[in-house]
Amino acid sequence: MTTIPILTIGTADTRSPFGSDASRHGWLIACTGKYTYRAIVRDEKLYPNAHAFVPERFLEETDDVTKKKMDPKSYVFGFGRRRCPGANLTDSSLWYLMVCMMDTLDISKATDDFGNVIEPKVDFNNSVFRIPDPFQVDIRPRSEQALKVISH
Ligand code: HEM
Repeated sequence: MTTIPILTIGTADTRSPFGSDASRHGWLIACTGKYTYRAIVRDEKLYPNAHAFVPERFLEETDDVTKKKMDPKSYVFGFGRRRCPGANLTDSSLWYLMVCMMDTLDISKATDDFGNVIEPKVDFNNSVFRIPDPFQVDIRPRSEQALKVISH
């Protein structure tokens, strides 16, 4: 029987249609991603309190080996010959998008009609992609110049 490894990186929860190995027309479809990737990104030894959003953890001084292990780019794009060929494109595109947003936009929590800050309720219910449910946020151009730049 031929085996096809299926990486369900975006569907790392129990609702994945590839939640377990399956057999179709003599092919074994092995579900490997769900467990391996989830285990790596939530490794409490590398990332204490792994479920919490603590980006500062990546700024802490540590030895080179641990630093490399902690770097998501060491594993989120796969390994070896089948490593994602879009890794550099993704990396550059995300960097470009983030610096452009930081340069031109003021992003803060939304306020209600009385000026009270609305604490965002951030839930993740999309079973395919790790994107939050819609929530209110205040996004404004940083300046007149920034407005001109983003309007074109
Ligand atoms: C956040 C963005 C991305 C992530 C996390 C990601 C992740 C991955 C992973 C985990 C694999 C499987 C590697 C393996 O089998 O070991 C893969 C394969 C692949 N990715 Fe991506 N990828 C991303 C973006 C892209 C982009 C932008 C492109 C194209 C422009 C792309 C094209 C491919 C292709 C063609 C393969 C198959 C490579 C092969 O089987 O030889 N990916 N990607």
